Amino acid sequence: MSILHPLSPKQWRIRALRADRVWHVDYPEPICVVEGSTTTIPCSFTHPELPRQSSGVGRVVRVVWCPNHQICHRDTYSVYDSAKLTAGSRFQYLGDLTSSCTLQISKTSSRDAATYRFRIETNVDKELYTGLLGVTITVKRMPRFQELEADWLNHAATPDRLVAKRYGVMQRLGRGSFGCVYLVTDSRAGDGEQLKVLKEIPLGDLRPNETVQASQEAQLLSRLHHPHILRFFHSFLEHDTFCIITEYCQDKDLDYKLGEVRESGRSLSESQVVDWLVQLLLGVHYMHDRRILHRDLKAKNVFLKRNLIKIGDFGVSCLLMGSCDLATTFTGTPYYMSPEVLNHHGYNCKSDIWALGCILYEMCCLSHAFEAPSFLSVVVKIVEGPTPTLPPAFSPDLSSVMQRMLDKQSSSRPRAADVLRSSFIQKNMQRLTEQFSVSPDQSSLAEKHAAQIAQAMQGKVHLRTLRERSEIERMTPRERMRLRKLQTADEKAGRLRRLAEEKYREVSARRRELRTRHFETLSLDVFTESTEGTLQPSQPITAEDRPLMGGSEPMRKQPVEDMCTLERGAHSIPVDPQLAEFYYDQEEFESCSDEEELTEQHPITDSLYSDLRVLILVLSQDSDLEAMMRQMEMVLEGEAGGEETRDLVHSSLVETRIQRMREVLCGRLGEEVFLRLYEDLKKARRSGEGDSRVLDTLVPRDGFLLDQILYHEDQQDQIQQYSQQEEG
Ligand SMILES: Nc1ncnc2c1ncn2[C@@H]1O[C@H](COP(=O)(O)OP(=O)(O)OP(=O)(O)O)[C@@H](O)[C@H]1O
Repeated sequence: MSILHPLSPKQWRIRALRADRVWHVDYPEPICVVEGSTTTIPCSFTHPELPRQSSGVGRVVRVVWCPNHQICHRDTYSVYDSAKLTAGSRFQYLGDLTSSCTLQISKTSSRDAATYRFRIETNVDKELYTGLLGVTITVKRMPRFQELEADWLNHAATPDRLVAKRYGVMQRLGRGSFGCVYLVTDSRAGDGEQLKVLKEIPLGDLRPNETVQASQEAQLLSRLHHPHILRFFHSFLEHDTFCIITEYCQDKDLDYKLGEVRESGRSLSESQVVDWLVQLLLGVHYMHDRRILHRDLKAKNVFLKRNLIKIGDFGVSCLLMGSCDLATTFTGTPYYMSPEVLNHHGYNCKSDIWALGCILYEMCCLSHAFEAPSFLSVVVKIVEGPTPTLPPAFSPDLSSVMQRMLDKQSSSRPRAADVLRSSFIQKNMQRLTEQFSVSPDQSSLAEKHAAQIAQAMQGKVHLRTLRERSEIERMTPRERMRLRKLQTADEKAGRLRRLAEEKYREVSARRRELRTRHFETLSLDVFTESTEGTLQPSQPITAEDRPLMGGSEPMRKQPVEDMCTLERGAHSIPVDPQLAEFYYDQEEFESCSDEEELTEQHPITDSLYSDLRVLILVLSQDSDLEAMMRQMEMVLEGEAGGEETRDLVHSSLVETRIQRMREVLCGRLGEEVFLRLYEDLKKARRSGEGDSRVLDTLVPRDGFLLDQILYHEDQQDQIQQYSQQEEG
């Protein structure tokens, strides 16, 4: 036996005196610990000499871990922090001692299970008691935390690797707790859609049936489409890895973006924060509507794609962790955890809202809503600390939205739909729909703009003709060479013009359709009605209200008058180096020293290019914007949306989940005990007598699972009732 904490002679004496009073509770079932994680082991035991009703103030004298050398290596497990069982910590003894200790599993040996015993010596009302608790720790090699073999990593980093015979690995984007993330090109995707993201998760010891379930859930996730949910294309098994293909967001994640803003010493404007908040709410609302919880919402899981929000990993944590219980327990960061999760009262959709409230605070203040130097002090702040407020630079309306989202009582916290229907958010959604819409004035400007592009191109052709006809004979060889280069550039310009015209036609058609569908028919009454008459039509958007692209301001669809750089004479060199290079091959022109001639070319080519660039950007963003507006309208009009997929996704996902949770609990408690507790809890809830009697008999982790089973079943019943009513 190895004693990690040497005993002082005094403690030995006390222990010797009370050696008869020894608890010896073998922990009933193995504890599943995920490698690389920190986990909390709950313990609850009663001393035979103390009556169950007794109470008193106690103090933990000492905790001694006794690793069993026969089946584990001592150095693989270490107690790094002890939340409540640290020597000296006080506790209230109420009939039995319920406490927990935190254990970090830093790395594991090749063995999966190990038995630990720990002895706890406590002092209750000055009497010293010793408890010996046997805990079997099973280290589950979850994919999320599995160590990557060096050769696997090398293999993964190979630049021209082809995955599933279609995804060419281009570059490694990073590594998260699930596995490595790569930027890939999809050889089977259409133009402009080739870039995707591949997440490779080493399978490790994932059981075959878990793999099948993960694939089934992945299939369901791939059927979900929302402009603010990162597209989940598909998943597959390749060798020993589970691969997920998702949409690529070139502008990185919100955490990164906020870091940039922080470093630059700036802050985000309220309109930017609200724009992003609305998008986050729309995405969360869509998923909650389909009974899918995120469970790990954080700034790092929110991506930006041309300033549009895309929430990543929705539903993925459950998919990868194999159990929602684990998914919630092992989220790496406590900053976004809600009080109910920390109190083991179960995770629900309101817990996602809490996380969203934390993200809202972070967007405004560029720091965590609950920040403290240690894990435990963050937890205490979340559970007991005051609700934060926003600085005066932000409106009281926004601060109040955030405070409601950070209500410690999950039942009082609004749902995403409630926040979206609040007058403040509705006003802002209305502002957004107006900003993203194309007014007839803008449309005619765009037409004018196209005419200008065509005119400019004609000018170029005319110039070339002149050169060919009258000047060419008089040219020196050097000038002729320059002309040849200009002609090459003209040919490129011709190709670009055709592309521009084509894109412009598409954009115009889309815009016309969009306008007809959404704005000509959409009267302001829609907004007024849906907000119970509280909302007045907002003021028209002025030029100052439209921030320009980039920076920390929201990127909106570029107003068409801004595109018309020809009209304004703003002939700057294209900002995008690739585009600039494509049209205007610098090297070719280096030999041309004639400054005048170059400047003569720039006004046409550069403005054409920047216009084209804007057109292409606008085009590719249109579908997302349209979809976003449709979502906003659906919310404003009070439509739940997605009925046809909702039931399908819900029933399959939830059934799988319930089944899995039942299996886990039956495994831990035995079927008979499980069924008894399940029925008891159900009865207790129906009769309104509260659930603490049943849940208290379980360790928090199991109570948490049971709670989730009932929650999901309840939700399913409600849906069934609802569809029966509909049919009726
Ligand atoms: N769809 C995506 N588009 C662009 N970058 C991405 C995408 N998905 C992930 N990344 C980047 O890849 C890196 C790893 O991402 P991943 O989501 O696996 O881990 P994480 O968010 O850092 O941590 P965790 O796994 O704990 O959530 C991050 O830098 C992230 O910004």
